Amino acid sequence: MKLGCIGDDFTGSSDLANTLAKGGMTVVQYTGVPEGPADADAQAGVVALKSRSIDPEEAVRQSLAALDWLRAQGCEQIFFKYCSTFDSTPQGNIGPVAEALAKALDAWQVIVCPAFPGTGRSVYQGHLFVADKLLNESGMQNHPLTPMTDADIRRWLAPQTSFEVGHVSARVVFGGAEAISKGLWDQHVAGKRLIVVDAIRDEDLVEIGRAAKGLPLITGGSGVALGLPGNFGCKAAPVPWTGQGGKAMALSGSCSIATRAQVARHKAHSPAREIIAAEVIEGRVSPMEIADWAMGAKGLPLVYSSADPEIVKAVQARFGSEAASGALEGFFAEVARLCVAAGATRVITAGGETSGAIVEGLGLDRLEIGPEIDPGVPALRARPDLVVALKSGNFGAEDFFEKADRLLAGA
Ligand SMILES: Nc1ncnc2c1ncn2[C@@H]1O[C@H](COP(=O)(O)OP(=O)(O)O)[C@@H](O)[C@H]1O
Ligand SMILES: O=C(O)[C@@H](O)C(=O)COP(=O)(O)O
Repeated sequence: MKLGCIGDDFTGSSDLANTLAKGGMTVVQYTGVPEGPADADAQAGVVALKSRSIDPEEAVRQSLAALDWLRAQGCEQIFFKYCSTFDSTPQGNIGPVAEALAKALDAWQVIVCPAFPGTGRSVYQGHLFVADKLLNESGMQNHPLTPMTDADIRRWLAPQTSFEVGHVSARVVFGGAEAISKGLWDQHVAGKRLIVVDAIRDEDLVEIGRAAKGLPLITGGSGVALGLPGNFGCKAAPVPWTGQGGKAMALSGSCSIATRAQVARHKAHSPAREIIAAEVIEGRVSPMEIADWAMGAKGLPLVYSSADPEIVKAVQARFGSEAASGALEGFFAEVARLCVAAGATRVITAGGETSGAIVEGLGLDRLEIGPEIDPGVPALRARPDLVVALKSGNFGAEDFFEKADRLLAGA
C-alpha cells in the first residue's frame, strides 16, 4: 500500500476514497484500525475513524494507532482527512491530530487545505467559503456538534495547536507546483509548521497535490487528494460496479441545510417517518417499531430526525447535546441492524456521525469503493449481499436519496 489515509469520520473517508478511486487508485476503506494486514492489491487504504467530535486525547490515540498500522503496510505518504467545512472546536480535533501525526512522521511542511470546489468549498486569503458565503454565514454556524463561527481557518486552527500556523496565498498557488513548494519552504523557514494553503479551483488542488509529492503528511478535505493518484503513477479510470437488487432504506440524522432539503423533497412523494428526539431519549419509540415500518413500506422508505436549528437547540438545551446525539445515533444504528437482519440490501445514510454509528452498528469492517453518486459520495459494497452510500451532511443534489438508490441498484 502506497498512500495511507486517516479519516476523522465515515462519510468523509468515503469522500476521500471516492476521489482516489476516480483518479485510478485501488482503494479500500476500513472501519477503524484493522486487525489483519491490508488487501494485497490496495494502493491506498483509508482508515475511517469516528474521531471528529470525541475527546481530543482519544482522537490522537486512535489516529496514532491508525498511523502505526498504515506504516506497517508500507505506506509512503499519510493523508489526514477532515471536513471541507473544517468541522472542529477550539479544542480540536484537527489541530491535535495533525500535530501528533506531524511529530510522529517528523513532518515540517504540513499542508492544511479543506478546499473542495466541486461542492462549493474554496479557501481564499485563509478564509473558507461555502459557495458565495463565508463559512460562518453558510449554515455551519448552527452545526449541532461543531458550530463554525469563524471563516478564518488560520485563526480557527491556532488555538487547537502548539505549532505556528502559516499561509500560502492564492497568488502563490496560481504560480503552480514549484511556486507552491517554494511557498511552503518559505513558511517553514519562518517557523510555521501547519500551513493553510489557498485553493479556489480544481487546477489549484492538482498543483498543490504535485507540490505535495514526497511530503510525509498532507491534511485536508478530499479536494487536495485530486493530484495524488498521479504522483503514484495512476491515471483516471471508470470505477467498476455491480448493482444490488432487493430491499432499500434510507436513514438521516443530518440536520444540515442540504439534507433537510433532500428530506423535504423525498417525503413529498415517498414513504418517510420522522423520529422525534425526545421520544427516543425517553424510550417512547422503539427501533423495532421503526424497522418494521421501514421493511413494510413500499419504494424507498426514509427514517429521519433531521430538524431545523431551533428544534435541535431546544433538544440540546433540554437533554444535553452529547446525550441527544448519542441516543439518536444509537437508535439509527439499531434500526439499520434490525432492517439488515430482516433482509435489507441497500442502506443509504445521511450525516457523518450518523453514518459512523450505523456502519459500526452493522459491523461493516471493510468497504469497496464504487462509482460516484453525487460529488463526494460513492456507492460502496460492504458484503456480497449489502451495498451502502454514506452521504456527508451538506453533499448531494436535492433528489439524492432516489438517485443513490438507483445507482446502488445498478441503474
Ligand atoms: N432532531 C435532532 N435534535 C438534536 N440532535 C440531532 C437531531 N437529529 C440529529 N441530531 C444529531 O446531530 C448530529 C448530526 O451530525 P451528523 O450525523 O454528523 O450530520 P452532518 O453530516 O450534517 O454533520 C448527530 O449526532 C445526530 O444524532
Ligand atoms: O469534506 C467533507 O465535506 C466531507 O467529506 C465530510 O467530511 C463531511 O462530514 P459530515 O458533513 O459530517 O458528513
